[in-house]
Amino acid sequence: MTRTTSKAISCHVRLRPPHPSDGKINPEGIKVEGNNIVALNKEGDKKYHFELDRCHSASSTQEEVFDSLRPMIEQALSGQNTTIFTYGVTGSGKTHTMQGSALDPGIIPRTVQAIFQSRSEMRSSTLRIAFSYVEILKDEVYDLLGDRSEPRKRDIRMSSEGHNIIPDLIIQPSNSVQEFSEIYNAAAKTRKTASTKLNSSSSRSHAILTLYLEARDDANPLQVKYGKICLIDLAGSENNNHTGNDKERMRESSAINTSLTILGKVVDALNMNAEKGNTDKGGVFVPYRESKLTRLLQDALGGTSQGLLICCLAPGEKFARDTINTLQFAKKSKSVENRLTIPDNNSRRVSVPLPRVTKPLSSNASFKIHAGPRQSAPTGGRMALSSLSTNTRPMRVTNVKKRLDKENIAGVAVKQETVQEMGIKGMTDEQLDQRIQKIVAQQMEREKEKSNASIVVQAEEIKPGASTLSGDNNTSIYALSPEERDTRARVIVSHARKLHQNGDLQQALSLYRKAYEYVPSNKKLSIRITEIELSLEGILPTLQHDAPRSGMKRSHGHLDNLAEVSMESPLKRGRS
Ligand SMILES: Nc1ncnc2c1ncn2[C@@H]1O[C@H](COP(=O)(O)OP(=O)(O)OP(=O)(O)O)[C@@H](O)[C@H]1O
Repeated sequence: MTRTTSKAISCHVRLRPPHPSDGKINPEGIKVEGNNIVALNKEGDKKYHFELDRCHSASSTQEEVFDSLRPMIEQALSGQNTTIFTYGVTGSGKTHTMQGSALDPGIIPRTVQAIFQSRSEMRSSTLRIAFSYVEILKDEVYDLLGDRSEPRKRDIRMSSEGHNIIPDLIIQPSNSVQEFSEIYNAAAKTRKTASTKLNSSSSRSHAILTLYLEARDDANPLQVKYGKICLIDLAGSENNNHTGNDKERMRESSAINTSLTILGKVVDALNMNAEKGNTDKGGVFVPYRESKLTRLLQDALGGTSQGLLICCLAPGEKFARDTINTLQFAKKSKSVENRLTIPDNNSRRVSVPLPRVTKPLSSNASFKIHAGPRQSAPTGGRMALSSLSTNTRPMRVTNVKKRLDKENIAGVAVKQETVQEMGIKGMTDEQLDQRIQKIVAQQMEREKEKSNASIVVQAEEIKPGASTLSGDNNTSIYALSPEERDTRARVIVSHARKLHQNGDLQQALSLYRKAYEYVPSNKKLSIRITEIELSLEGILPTLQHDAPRSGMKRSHGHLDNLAEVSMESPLKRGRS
C-alpha cells in the first residue's frame, strides 16, 4: 500500500563566488544571513528580502550543498520519486552545482556515489539501478544516450494513463559508479554548450538525468520499491545585451527564455489554483503543454514527486535584476504543493522491472550496448511512481508484471503467503516467473469459471435491449467468436466511459473489468483498470474523467481512444 501526503517544493539558494566575468560587484548587493537573503536592486536604493529553506553562501562547498539534500536521496531509495533542479541566470553556477568537475564533484556524481554506496550496504534487499539522459534544445528533446549514428530526437507523448512519456528513450542499466561514469560522462560531452561573453562553457539546453531505482526484498521478491531521481540542470535565463550572442545563440537563447517563462507561468497557475483551495475543480488552466520542459517537469510541479529547486545567483551588479527575478521565482515555487505517494514497508505491488545487463559493459563500448530495451510506448509501467514527467518509464514489462496485472484485473488475489509458502527464495527470475504464472493461471481459471455466467446478464442490465447483448444470457464467453467478444466489450466500455466521465470511478471500474473479461489480452484496458484501481486506492493523485470543463483545456486522447483502441487487437486477431 501507499499513502499520499502534500509537500511543498523545497527551495535552496546558492551564491556563486565572484568571477572576472561578473564585472563590478557591490559587496552589499547580495547578503546571505542564515536562511534569509537580502538583495539590492541595481541602483542600490531598494532592498528585497527572501526567506528560503536553505541558503548557501559563496563559500559553501559542494559537499555542504549535497549534505543539505542527502535526506531526499535516502527517501528516493525508499521508493519516493524525487526531482532536483538548478535554476538561475547564465553563468550563475547551475552546472557547477549539479555536475561540478572531477576535482570538485557536484550533485550528480555525489548522488550516484551515494546510491551505489547504499547498495553495497544493503543486507536484505537487492538494488538495481538504471538511468536515462536527455537534453531539451530549442524545445526539442534529444536522447543523450545511444549510438551517435542513430537519430536522437525524441517525441513526448501522452500515454493512455495520462502521463507524459518519451517513446524510444534509452534506459541504461548500471552496475557500478565506474560503469555509470563512463557512459554518463561521454553522453554529457555531447550536450550542447557554447561560449558566450558570460560563460565560456554555457549550457544551451536543459539536461535531465533520471536515475531509476528498484529495491527488491531478497526474502520476498514480490516486495519491490521503486524510486526515481530526476536531476535537472536548466539552461540559464539570458539577457542578450550581456551575452553578446550571435544569431544562432540568440535563437537558442530565445527558446531557453521562452521555456523558462512557461515554467514561471506553470508555477503561477499552480499557485492560483492553490489559493482557490481546489486544484481539481474549475481551477486555472496549468499550461504544462506549452513547452517540452514543463511537460517533462509536470510530476515535479504539482505532481507526485518531492521537489527541490536550487536557485543559483551570480554576484555581479549587472545581474541584480536577474537575482531578484530568480529569488522571486524561488519564492513562488516554494508554495507549490506536490502530492507525494509514499510507499509503506509492506508494499508488494509488482511494477516495471529494470532492464537487465546481460553482458559486462566495456569502457569504450558504452553506447553500443543497450541492455536496456528501446520501446515505442510505455507498456503499463507502475503508475504511482513512474509518472514523473520523464516519467515516463518506457521499460519492458516482464511477464511477471503482465500476469500480476491480470491478477488484479480479474480480482484474483495471489496471496503473498502462498507465494512465500512455495519457497521462492533463492529462485532465479525465470523460475519465479514460471511459478507465479502457474499460480495466477490457476486462480484466474477458477475466477473465470465463477464469473462467466454472470457477466452477460450484468452487461445486459447496463443497457437493456442492446442488440449485441440480447438473447444469449447463458452464452459462455468462450463460445463467442473474437468479433462477438469484441462487440460486447465495446458496448460495456462505452458505458464504462460514461460513468467514468461522470466521475463514478467505482462503477466504471466494475464495467471496465467486465469488458476485460471479453478481451483479456487488451493492454490498454488492463492499464485503464489498474489506473482506476490505483486512483481509488489513493495512489494515483487524480484520475479525472475526460469530459470537457468550462474554461479549461482538456487533455485529449486516452479515454476517447480507449473504446477504439481497446478493441483493436482481438478484431485483428480474429481476422488474421
Ligand atoms: N560555487 C562555485 N565555486 C567555484 N566556481 C564556480 C561556482 N559556481 C560556478 N563556478 C564557476 O563559474 C563558471 C560558470 O558556472 P556554470 O557553468 O556552472 O554556470 P551555469 O549557471 O551553468 O551557466 P549556463 O546557464 O550558461 O550554462 C564556471 O567556470 C564554474 O566553474
